[in-house]
This record gives sequence, C-alpha cells and structure tokens, in this order.
Amino acid sequence: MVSNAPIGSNYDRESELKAFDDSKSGVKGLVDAGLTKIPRIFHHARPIINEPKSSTVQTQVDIPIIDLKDTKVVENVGYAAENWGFFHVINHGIPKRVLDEMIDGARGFHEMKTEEKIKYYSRDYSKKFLYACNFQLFTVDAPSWNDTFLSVMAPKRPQSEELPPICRDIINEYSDHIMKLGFTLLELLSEALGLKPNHLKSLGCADGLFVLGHYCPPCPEPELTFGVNNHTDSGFLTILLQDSLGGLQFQHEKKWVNVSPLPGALLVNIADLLQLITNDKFKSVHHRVLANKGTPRISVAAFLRPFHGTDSIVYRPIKELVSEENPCVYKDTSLDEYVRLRRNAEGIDETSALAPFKLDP
Ligand SMILES: O=C(O)CCC(=O)C(=O)O
Ligand SMILES: [Fe+2]
Repeated sequence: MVSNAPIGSNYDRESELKAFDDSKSGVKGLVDAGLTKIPRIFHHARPIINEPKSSTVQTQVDIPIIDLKDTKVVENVGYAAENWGFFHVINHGIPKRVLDEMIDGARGFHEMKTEEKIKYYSRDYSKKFLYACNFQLFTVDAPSWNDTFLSVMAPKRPQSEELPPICRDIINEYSDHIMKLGFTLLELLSEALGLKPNHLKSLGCADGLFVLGHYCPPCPEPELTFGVNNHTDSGFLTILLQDSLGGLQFQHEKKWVNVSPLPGALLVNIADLLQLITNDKFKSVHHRVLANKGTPRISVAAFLRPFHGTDSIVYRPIKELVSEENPCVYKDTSLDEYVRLRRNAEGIDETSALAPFKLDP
C-alpha cells in the first residue's frame, strides 16, 4: 500500500493510535482536555496548508437545487446526478422541526458526559448502534478530526434499548422520513435513467439504511488535518443534513467546490455502487470536510446501501443501460471484494474505489 504518512513520522504510531482509541473519548475528549496542538497521528501528508487555494477551490459555484415539486424534476435530478454527483433537495416534505431535532440529537449524544458516552464506544460492527473516532482509525494514513456514531436503521430497526435515550426518538423519526425521501429519489433517478420508477428500489438500493452522526470539535490546528478525509461514499445514495457552519467541499471539474449550507435543504450525493450499476452515467464524486477552529460542526449522513450479510451479492451495470454505443465498463463485482479493495485504497486520495472493477483499467 502506498503510504501517505508524513515524512519524518518515525514515532511509535501504532502505540499512539492504540492509546488514543483506548481512551474511548474521541477527538472531543482531546479538545475537552485543553489540547493546543493536534497529536501527530492526525497530521496529514498533504494538509490543506500546502494547497495553493486559488487553483484548487472554486468559490462562486451554484450547485444544483432540485425542487421535488418542480414539473421538470426527473430531468433536473438526472442532469445533477450525471454532471455533478451532488445536489441540494428542497420541498422534500421533512419538517424543519425534525431536521433541527436530528442535529440537536446528534449534538446531544456527542456532548454527553464521557462516562455515559463511552459505553457505546466500539468497533464491533455487529452492533446496531456504536460510536468511535474514525471507523478506519487503524487503516488510514491519518484519521479525520471527527467522532461519529453509526446507527443501523434498516432492514431492521434496533430495539429501543439499543439506542441512546438522548437521540433514540429522533433517530427513529428521522429515519422514517429519510426512507420515504430515499424511495422518492430512487424513483426519480430510475425514471431519469429511462427505467420503471421502482427499478432501483427493486435492486435493493434502499434495503439498508445507516445513519451516521458526525461531530467535528473545534480543531487547534485545522490547517494540518481534515474534519472528514477525502473519500467517495460506498453505498448507493447519501442524504446529508448539516448544520449552518459549512466546510464540506466536493470535486467538480477538477477543483474543490465549497458547499454553502442551504437552510431547510438536504444535500444528496451519488455513491459508488450507484455509479457502478448505472455504468458510469451517475457520478460518485470525492468530497471532504475542512476542520475549523471555532465551533463544533454537526452533520448527519444517511447512507442508502446494501445491508450487512449480503456480501456475496454481485453488482453489475443494469442491462438496459448497456448497448453497443454504451458498452459495459465494469466487471461483476461482489460486495465483499469491493469493501476489501476499498479499504486498501484508503488514503490514496484521488483514486476511485471503483477503479479495480473497470473492465479496461
Ligand atoms: O459531514 C459531512 O458534511 C460529510 C460526511 C460524509 O461525507 C460522510 O459521512 O460520508
Ligand atoms: Fe461522504
């Protein structure tokens, strides 16, 4: 594996990672302890401080806004999925109260007393609810400055007592809404592909729902790390709720675009498996979150994805989307192989996690 580890980083990294993980209090714990410099394990090999800003970030870009009540919604959503991979959705029908309570619930969880929160700290992915600092803490070259909880909401809801009381009700309510919205989006995307409305749903694109609550506490040296490392999402579709701070950027025309939060809107992005089954028609694009000095940033990402235990399922481009003019570009790809190779590719920034599955690499 290519290493992105900072030059001169010949310290006992494994021990530092382990000691940090054993504390079970995440990056929030470090900040609460009054840290003024970030630990070396968080130093990125290619930090934001080394990026020539003017040439890498586009500032004045209007990202697509999809109005679900617009008569041209199918055409609009298809255009955005093909040309941007990211779009805002408005008139989605989820009440503002639910969005606000979901952000507050995620904040409430991460700001609980450490002794209550550490009960949930785990890397046992068979659990329905767990929290950790970086689920890939030990495999990435530098972790993100971010603590996350993960709640597996479909195909089967967790038992009530598996969810923390502080956010139990809102995670359930939010997930009901997100599932409905997810079905609507999959219908629109199916139609935009010229398929029957239920096509993507019938392929299992919304069988699994993971809800992730991210918390990026203020970072004393934001220029040396990232709030969320550069990545593409691994499922089919991601629906993101973010607070008003901003910091998310995605790749468009080889530059980073800043996503200014749009109050009341949700941000949707195409993930890798949807790019694969649409034979590259829809684009799963790289994105990242900048760390910041000032205020904790909260975001909630809902992943529509396959569910645990479906590792042997094989994905391939939808046959209706393949033709002589549009030949199939992917080999048959099993979920477990995709997950395994994806892990190996972490930290190699611009490489698509789908690259190993291309027929003509
Ligand atoms: O927090 C964000 O804005 C983005 C989170 C994200 O990209 C993810 O959870 O995959
Ligand atoms: Fe993401």
